[in-house]
Amino acid sequence: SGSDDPLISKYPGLVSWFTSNGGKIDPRITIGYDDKGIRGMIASDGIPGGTVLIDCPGSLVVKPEDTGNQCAHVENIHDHLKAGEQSKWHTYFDFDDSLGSRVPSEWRTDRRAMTELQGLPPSGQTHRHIEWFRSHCKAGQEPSDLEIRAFKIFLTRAADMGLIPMYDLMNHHNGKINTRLQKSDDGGLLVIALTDIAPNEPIYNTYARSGWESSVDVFNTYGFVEDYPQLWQWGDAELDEKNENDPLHHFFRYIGNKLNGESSDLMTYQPNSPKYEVLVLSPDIAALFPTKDLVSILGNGQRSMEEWIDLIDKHHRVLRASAVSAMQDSIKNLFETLPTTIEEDKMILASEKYAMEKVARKGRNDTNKADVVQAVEYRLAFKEALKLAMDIAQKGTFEEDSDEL
Ligand SMILES: C[S@@+](CC[C@H](N)C(=O)[O-])C[C@H]1O[C@@H](n2cnc3c(N)ncnc32)[C@H](O)[C@@H]1O
Repeated sequence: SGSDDPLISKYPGLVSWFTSNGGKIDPRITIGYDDKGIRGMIASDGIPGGTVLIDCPGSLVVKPEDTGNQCAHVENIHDHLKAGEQSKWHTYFDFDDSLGSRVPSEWRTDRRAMTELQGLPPSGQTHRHIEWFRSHCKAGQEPSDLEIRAFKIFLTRAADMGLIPMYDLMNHHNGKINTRLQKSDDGGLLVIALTDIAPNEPIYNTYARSGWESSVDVFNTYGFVEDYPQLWQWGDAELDEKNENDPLHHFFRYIGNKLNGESSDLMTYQPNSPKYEVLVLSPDIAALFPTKDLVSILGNGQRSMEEWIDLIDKHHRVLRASAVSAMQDSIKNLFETLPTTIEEDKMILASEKYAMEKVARKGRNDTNKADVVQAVEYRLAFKEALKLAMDIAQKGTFEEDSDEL
């Protein structure tokens, strides 16, 4: 940081632009780096819960005429980038730092990062977003560098409504989420403090609400491994087959769910997804096969560890032992396919980081090296979640049942 860092020092100019165009932002908000070196919004002073932090009018939202067309959003961003100082949003785009981070869509397909996922999800899906852009928006044509930049801004910063200045300076944290959103009548957005915010506390948004997106999705779209709570999902051929044979198969992981004749009235417990799934709260607390109900708080509020432990105990009491053992088998098989262990990954990660930093000290940013570090960091977090799920499956007591699932 420091006054010569344009990623920080240009913030007051952005505030002037925003407020002179009808926006409002609380003066106790500033921009800084967190303990991982990620730029984002921080409270410079205490802010009481309920405070309107940001009021972005509809007239400042960057959006095309046809707001339902995602390609039109990217094209519109591209037009503004191209217009440079002629664009009303020039000051806003000038503060953008999306080129400073990497997402899997940017990985070179002939380089190591691809194989460093070791087949774990999102393997095979890493370039899904850029492929969508190329095939859907560009009719298969190679996009220009400026179009790729517009696409990346859209991918990593846009809300449903479009790009919302100031709002998109908030980082993601589902454990420490301290804001909520409210659409305003003029097509704009209000960001409101959900809790009291302490001085120097980051101001967080969510990119993965109510369990709709997993930590796999967050990584594939934004390129980072989210902090706890994490939601990990995976599948295998056996699960695919079960789901194919019976689309309601995953509902019967829970005791108490019964089909009532033709209807499914007695489906008390709704699985968050048909996949194998683990919700990780800490290095030793996790819920196997969470329900929609259990994950509904993600991105919408905070829950203490005591409350989580209590809810997870109750949750595991309605899980069938046969579902848990199916997950155990899947993890065991998965670990057998993985070429490196957790311990090895920790050492590989340290040496890859060292190699990357050595090059960086010479003033060169090697993106391929950075992508490898990103991939190894991610697979390590995934394996730790799988190992924890295995431990919980072995130690916990679940509802014994006679029916095989
Ligand atoms: C909407 S922007 C958030 C603000 C951005 N950091 C900035 O300074 O302009 C989204 C990007 O911020 C970064 N980011 C957000 N939350 C993060 C987190 N919890 N950990 C690491 N990077 C994060 C990622 O690069 C992501 O693509």
